[in-house]
Amino acid sequence: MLSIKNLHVSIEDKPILNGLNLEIGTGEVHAIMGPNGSGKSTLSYVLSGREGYEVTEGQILYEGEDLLELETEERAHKGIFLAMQYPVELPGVNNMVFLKESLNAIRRARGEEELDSVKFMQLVKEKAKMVKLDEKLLKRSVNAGFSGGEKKRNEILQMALLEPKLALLDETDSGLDIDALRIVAEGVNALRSPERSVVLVTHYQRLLDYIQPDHVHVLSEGRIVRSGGKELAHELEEKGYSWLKEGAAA
Ligand SMILES: Nc1ncnc2c1ncn2[C@@H]1O[C@H](COP(=O)(O)OP(=O)(O)OP(=O)(O)O)[C@@H](O)[C@H]1O
Repeated sequence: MLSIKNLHVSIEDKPILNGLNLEIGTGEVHAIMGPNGSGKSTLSYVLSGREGYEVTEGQILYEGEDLLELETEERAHKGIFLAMQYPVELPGVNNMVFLKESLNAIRRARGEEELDSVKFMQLVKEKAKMVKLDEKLLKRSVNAGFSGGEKKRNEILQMALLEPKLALLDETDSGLDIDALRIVAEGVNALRSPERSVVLVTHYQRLLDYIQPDHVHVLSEGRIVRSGGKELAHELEEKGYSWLKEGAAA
């Protein structure tokens, strides 16, 4: 469903991704680990279509289509979703209204009927219960004054409502207490299906105790330097990242 070939990306003329290759099949869960500053968030942003990232070389195919030709909104309409590392606060924008508008925009794009307020309320309450998000947070402005964990749960609530085909979760587990981690993992596991793919950016193998990845990759200096199964995450937890560079040099 996603094929990234020789991707080079710069920000303000500074190369960040340097020949990244990654293939993600439909229904697969891929974990991306790697040192700080290696380009993990950059990859998530480039895939979701954030402005300011210049693709200088390479190709990204999403469901056979040239992803780089699609506007950010079109990508969302076609099922790409990003749960951000630092969810943005939107003071003055009611969370419930935001979620309803987002869902209905996606439904329109899919050729489905919009949900009216009653149906939406039923659905959002059901999903909020699933991710154990206090309903009071639905009545507040999006993420404004939310705790770190509440913001992450709100991202997972959005994901659960929008049911994306390709979910990109950028360090959704960081800053979560152990119960919240489990809830986030349940949200991701509930979304798992043969039609959906998930990319999890994480620093901690503990998330992978709850979400079993099909593949684990290490991103270093803007490219994937090692791929493997879940055991690779355990190895990284034990040994850190330097052995990969030593191994590469040997
Ligand atoms: N807007 C920007 N302007 C200049 N440099 C940037 C910008 N955004 C990111 N970078 C740089 O790009 C590199 C990769 O950043 P990125 O956030 O993708 O790394 P990461 O692997 O997600 O790191 P972390 O694990 O710390 O979250 C870093 O050196 C960062 O300073």
